[in-house]
Amino acid sequence: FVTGNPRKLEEVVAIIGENTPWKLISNDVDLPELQGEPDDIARDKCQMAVEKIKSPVIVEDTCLCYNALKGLPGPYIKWFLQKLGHKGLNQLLCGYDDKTAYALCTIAYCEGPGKDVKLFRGKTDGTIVEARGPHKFGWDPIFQPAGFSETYAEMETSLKNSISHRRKALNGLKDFLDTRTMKDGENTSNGSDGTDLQQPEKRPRLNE
Ligand SMILES: O=P(O)(O)OP(=O)(O)OP(=O)(O)OC[C@H]1O[C@@H](n2cnc3c(O)ncnc32)[C@H](O)[C@@H]1O
Ligand SMILES: [Mg+2]
Repeated sequence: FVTGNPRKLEEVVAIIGENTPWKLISNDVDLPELQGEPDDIARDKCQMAVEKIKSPVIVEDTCLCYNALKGLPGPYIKWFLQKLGHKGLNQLLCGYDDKTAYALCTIAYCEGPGKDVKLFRGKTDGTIVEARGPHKFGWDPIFQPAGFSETYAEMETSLKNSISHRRKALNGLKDFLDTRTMKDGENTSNGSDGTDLQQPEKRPRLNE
């Protein structure tokens, strides 16, 4: 799993848990990030990582998308957060009644150089609120998932990890890897663009 973000790694390890035949090795390779759409960013990041480390790679890219701003800041949330902070991220919505947003996790997986990149997406809807809860991970204090009265930051880690964008994307990856295991390494590529759009609600949860 190639990421420079220790919190992402913590969550992925917590979600995947012990009961998996897959051994996750973290690797903090410094990768430039493409500008553009989330799928392209994740795919490009994965291809670069595979070329560098020449082994199976998982990367992920996380977006925070405001509906009133047609999906922005989206993949640029890291820089918006860094420059504007939680307060500024709230103020961006001052002129809009619609405070809804969604967190989007795009996981890209590739088995090695020259192989297809598979994409798995997870989306959690919510609302942008004034910061509440510990400032431990990125924009968690200002994102309140739909159907909950707590922000991601106020939730127990286990609750966030059971409903998060990251969990839903990992469910898709896990199903894919499990199928591969069952087929004993056979190539399961469906011949499409290498994209699996998962349907989070219909999938069983990991570790349950
Ligand atoms: O090395 P990579 O994996 O790219 O790590 P990164 O920190 O650069 O991560 P992204 O490019 O995906 O940028 C996403 C931004 O959103 C933050 N973030 C990611 N997942 C989050 C989550 O579940 N809750 C809150 N903030 C999150 C993260 O700290 C970044 O500021
Ligand atoms: Mg990044």
